[in-house]
Amino acid sequence: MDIPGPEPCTDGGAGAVAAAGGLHTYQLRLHAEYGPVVRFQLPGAETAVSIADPVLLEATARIDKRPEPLFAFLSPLFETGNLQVMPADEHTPWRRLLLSVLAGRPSHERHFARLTELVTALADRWAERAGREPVELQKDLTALSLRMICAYALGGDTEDPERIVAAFEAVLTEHLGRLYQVPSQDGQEERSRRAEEALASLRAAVGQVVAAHRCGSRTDAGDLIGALVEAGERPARIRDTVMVAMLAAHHTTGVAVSWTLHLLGRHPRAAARVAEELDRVLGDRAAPEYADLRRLTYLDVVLKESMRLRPPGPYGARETTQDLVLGDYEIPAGTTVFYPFWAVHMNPDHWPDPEKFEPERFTPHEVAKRPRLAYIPFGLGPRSCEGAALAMVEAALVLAVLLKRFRFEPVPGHEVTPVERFVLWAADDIRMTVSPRKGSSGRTRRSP
Ligand code: HEM
Repeated sequence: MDIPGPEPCTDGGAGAVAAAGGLHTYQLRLHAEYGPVVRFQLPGAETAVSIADPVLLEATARIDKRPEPLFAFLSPLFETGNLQVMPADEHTPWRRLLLSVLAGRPSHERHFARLTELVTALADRWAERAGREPVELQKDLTALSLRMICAYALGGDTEDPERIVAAFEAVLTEHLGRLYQVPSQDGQEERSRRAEEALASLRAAVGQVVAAHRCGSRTDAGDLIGALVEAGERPARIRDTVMVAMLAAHHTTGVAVSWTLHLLGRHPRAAARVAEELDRVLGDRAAPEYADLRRLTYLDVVLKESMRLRPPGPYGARETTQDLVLGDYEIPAGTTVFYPFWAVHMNPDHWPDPEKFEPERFTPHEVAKRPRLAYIPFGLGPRSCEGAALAMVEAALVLAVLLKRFRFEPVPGHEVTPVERFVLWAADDIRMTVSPRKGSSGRTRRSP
């Protein structure tokens, strides 16, 4: 059977996406009209097949290839080729290595104290503004997650982590600024020059850390760089891996926490329940220990529901390497498969009243009723997010510290509008007022 979809247009599909108000609303519309499998023009990929049904997605879950043209915009950032699209035989061992660090509990536990220091420093800065002026969640929380991934990837005793943070921020401003045509007073040539300089400076800074590991002065395999050095990876590939980890980690985790605080601000009963749980589990401590996170079960379901409604990475893509059967349809090898993660999270067959914020959807009993792939904020299959477990630890830690200490309230009249960029961003940031919670000391009692 032919896969249904709209008639192609001469503009490659860009007009239809713009007219719908973005790719997500376009996907919702397409799937409502044509069903769970839709053929459409995806700007940058000619024709793609979008799948919004979690059961049908299973047929694609072993595909180990991304379509190169869709990820080409990241290529200039890498020295050894774009890691997002590396071939499966190279990708599999690389993924295993990343998972051995990023998904490992011992490694999370080892970095936990440093991550706690970083979020406490942000909370201290916000405390000074409490009740006076709103804070900008997205700006401050993405900056925090960049510092966190730097600490994690490079190790705690990096001489000058701020230099690496600053160099990476410059790379993003210049490269992504050009990509999204963010207005600048400077000409194209000047921007390209600055982008190249920023990239060279970042590579040099990361290169110094790699060199320190290689000459034996630093050998901890619990840090990403340490593990890569120990596995014998070449320096350029290590620099590229740090780059991809920073790219993948920092905006995503920062916006996940921002959207969660935003949604809690609009659901005071859920916010009160989180606060009650934090008081019960932490007592008078201002920050959790690693082992406490498992006991923060309501915070966990709030975070999951927030990432359902506002998935930080709203889409993914694959290229089929063999013919596939998807229910009544067949798709040939070489087809671009589009993953509308966000639309999957809004599929009313599995999420009744999908727009409603309802953390109870994630109790184990409710989860067991749904197909496995109904909830995929970290993607699926062999190219899914290697940082998923770390991201959940970081996000829970940040939320626990901030919500133990502060009450967050929306700023009257400030509109929060999602926009689809590299991640699911809020157009004009998310501004909220913070005020100290009664009885919160604001001081972190450190582990012995
Ligand atoms: C809440 C935070 C995060 C979210 C929602 C998120 C989501 C995603 C998504 C949707 C993908 C694409 C998956 C696919 O195509 O199926 C991805 C890829 C990736 N993420 Fe994350 N991510 C987060 C945090 C992190 C962190 C902390 C790291 C740590 C380094 C990380 C590292 C990666 C890497 C390396 C990839 C590329 C996967 C590959 O090609 O093998 N992410 N992430």
